[in-house]
Amino acid sequence: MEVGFLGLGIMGKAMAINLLRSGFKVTVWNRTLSKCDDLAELGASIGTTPSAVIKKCKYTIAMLSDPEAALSVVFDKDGVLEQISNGKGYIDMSTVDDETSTKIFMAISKKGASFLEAPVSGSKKPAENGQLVILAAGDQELYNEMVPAFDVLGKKSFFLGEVGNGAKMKLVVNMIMGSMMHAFSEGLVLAGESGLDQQTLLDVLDLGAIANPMFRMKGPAMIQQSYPPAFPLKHQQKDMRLALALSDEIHVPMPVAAAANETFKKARRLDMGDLDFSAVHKAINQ
Ligand SMILES: NC(=O)C1=CN([C@@H]2O[C@H](COP(=O)(O)OP(=O)(O)OC[C@H]3O[C@@H](n4cnc5c(N)ncnc54)[C@H](OP(=O)(O)O)[C@@H]3O)[C@@H](O)[C@H]2O)C=CC1
Ligand SMILES: O=CC(=O)O
Repeated sequence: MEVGFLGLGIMGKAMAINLLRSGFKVTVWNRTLSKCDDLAELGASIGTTPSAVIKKCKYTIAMLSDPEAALSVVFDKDGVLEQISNGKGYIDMSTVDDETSTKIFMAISKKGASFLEAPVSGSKKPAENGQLVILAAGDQELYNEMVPAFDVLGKKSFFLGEVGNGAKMKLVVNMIMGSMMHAFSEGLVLAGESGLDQQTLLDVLDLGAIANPMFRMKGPAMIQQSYPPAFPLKHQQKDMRLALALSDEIHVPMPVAAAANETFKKARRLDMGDLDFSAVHKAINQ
C-alpha cells in the first residue's frame, strides 16, 4: 500500500517510520523540508509540496500541529485541494476542533474525494511503538481501507461515526489529561513545600485507586524538574483551549479545566511551550 505523509514532527516522524518499516511505500512532506532527509534514508520518497504528495498517492495522512496548520496545508497554495480528486482519501490525524475538521471534510468532499479524521491518543513512545489509540470518524469505507495502516500505527482504532466525533472525543480525553497533570503537579509542589518526600508521594499514589501510567512515567522526571518534550506543552494548551471552546458552545461548565488552562497559558508566557506538558509543574513552582 502506498501512502503520503504530511508533517514529520514528534508524532509524524515516528508514525511514518513505522509505516515504512512495515512495508508501506511512503512519500513524505514537511514544511521544513530538511526534516524529510531521515525518512528518505529509510526508503521514503520526498514530495516537495502537499499537492505533489496528493498527486502521487491514493491515500495521504496528515499529522500537523494545530487547526491553523491543518487548514493551511489543505487550502493554501500547493495545498491538498489542488490535486485531491475522486478515488483518493485524505486522513487527518492532527488534534483539531470539529469545526476545522468539518471545513476540511466539506472541501475534500466537493472534490469527490473521501475524508477521515483520525486523531490519536498516546504520546511519543506509543507512536514509536505502534501503540496509539486511533479515534476515527468520517467515511467508513475509507476507514476500512485504512485499517492495515491503523494496525501498524496503533493498538486499537475506534470508528466513531460522523466527522467531528473523533475531534471531540480527542479533546475530551486531552481536557481530562491536562486537568489531571495540573492536579498532579500541584500535589507534587504541595508535598515538596510541606516537607514531604516527593518520591514517597509517587509510591503512595501508585498503590492506590488513582494510580496511572502518566503519573508513573512522568513523575520521576518531574521531581528532577526535567521536562523533555514528548507532548509539547503548547499543544496541550491548544487542546485545553479547544475543549473549553466546545464546552462554551454547548454550555457545559468546566471550572477545573478552565483553571488548569490558566496555568498552561502562564507556562507558555514563561517560554515553556516547547517543553513537555508536564512542565506545567515548573509553572506552578514559580
Ligand atoms: N506529541 C504528542 O505526544 C502527541 C501529539 N498529538 C497531536 O499531534 C499533532 C502533532 O503533534 P507533534 O508531532 O507532537 O507536534 P510537533 O510540534 O512536533 O510537529 C508539528 C508538525 O506540524 C508542522 N506545522 C506546524 N505549523 C505548520 C504550518 N503552518 N504549515 C505546515 N506545517 C506546519 C510542523 O512542521 P515544521 O517541522 O516545519 O515546524 C511539524 O511537522 C498535534 O496536533 C498534537 O496535538 C496527539 C497525540 C500525542
Ligand atoms: O495528545 C497527547 C496524548 O498524549 O495523547
